[in-house]
Amino acid sequence: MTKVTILGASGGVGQPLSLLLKLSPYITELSLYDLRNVEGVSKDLSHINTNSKCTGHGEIDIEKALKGANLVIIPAGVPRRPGMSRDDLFKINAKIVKSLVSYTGKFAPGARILIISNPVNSMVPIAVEQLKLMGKFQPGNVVGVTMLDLVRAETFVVDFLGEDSTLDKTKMDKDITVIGGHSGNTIVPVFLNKKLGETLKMKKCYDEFIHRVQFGGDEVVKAKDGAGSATLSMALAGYKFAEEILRSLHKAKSTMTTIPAFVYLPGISNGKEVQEKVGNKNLEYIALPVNLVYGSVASIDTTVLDNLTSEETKLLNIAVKELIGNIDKGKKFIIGASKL
Ligand SMILES: NC(=O)c1ccc[n+]([C@@H]2O[C@H](COP(=O)([O-])OP(=O)(O)OC[C@H]3O[C@@H](n4cnc5c(N)ncnc54)[C@H](O)[C@@H]3O)[C@@H](O)[C@H]2O)c1
Ligand SMILES: O=C(O)C[C@H](O)C(=O)O
Repeated sequence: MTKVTILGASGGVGQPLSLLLKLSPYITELSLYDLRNVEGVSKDLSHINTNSKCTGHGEIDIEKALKGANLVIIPAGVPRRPGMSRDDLFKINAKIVKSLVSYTGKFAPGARILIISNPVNSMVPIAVEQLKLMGKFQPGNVVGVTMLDLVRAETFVVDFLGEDSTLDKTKMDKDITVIGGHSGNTIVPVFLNKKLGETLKMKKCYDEFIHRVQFGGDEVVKAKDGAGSATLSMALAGYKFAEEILRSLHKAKSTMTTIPAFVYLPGISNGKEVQEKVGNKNLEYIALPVNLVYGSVASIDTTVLDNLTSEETKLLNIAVKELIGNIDKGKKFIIGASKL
């Protein structure tokens, strides 16, 4: 029996993500929670004849939504409008994430928790500190979803290199990964296949490629013109990541070469090694390829940090500086400036 709960299931991300998860063979109960329209969404999905039953839960029903959940995914919160940064969402989304993570700690303390709500760089520290305060924090169980950055990087590299390239478009995660965080300069694409990076440089489009990956979210916000941010591509990315967690829970083989996630380093076996390799012992969170065991992050694949080019190192150093501020902001929201 595997129960997956989506908190914020009626939203732009929540609905298509729920649809994709309804197709997962690993889920027996898909539990949807939202403050609005959840009865309609869950009834609609419940007519799909797949493995899982789909249940819907409104505001007063959060205990039922969460009880027994193995995996909790949180896309609840407001999205950006043109002219806004992800950090502009902090005030509203921090309260939402804090409250939903508290309920998760209370009613589903063993669940793996995936944070989609923005700004991810600050929302994950909020989730971790809140669970620590409650005495419910389990290292490796709380991660921020940065998979959309990898999905974009895989897509854009093919866009830049053209149709006649010999690339396998469906398996690009062996060639590229994305590390750092999830906002602008904190997003750092890294080539595992160095030849591809070199080719982009030769074609004089490396910088443009990096910019597109770092600011791909803005492209969508601009195109949607006030109607929100990425929802469909995010649903696909969230589904891909959730499926990897579910495969790991079910001891099935991963389909990916690298699985990036934004993680809390002190909670991970080789977290210290990462801090040393990044050159900052105070860095508590970063997105890197992770190794999963039973759906939890057991360790980090640090090989990516051993083979950075000078450009990638420069980008990572810029990212780390910005990340530290984002992380502190999230921590302070829970534990207060005086205790830091
Ligand atoms: N990590 C990423 O790569 C990524 C990508 C896309 C979007 N996002 C973020 O995901 C979030 C959601 O985006 P969206 O487009 O789905 O927004 P949306 O407004 O369409 O949906 C958000 C949903 O959350 C619900 N909600 C709000 N407060 C809630 C609460 N306390 N409990 C339960 N549900 C609650 C709303 O009712 C709504 O249905 C945003 O913060 C956005 O920035 C992150
Ligand atoms: O850009 C946003 O605000 C949403 C999301 O983080 C994205 O990268 O598309």
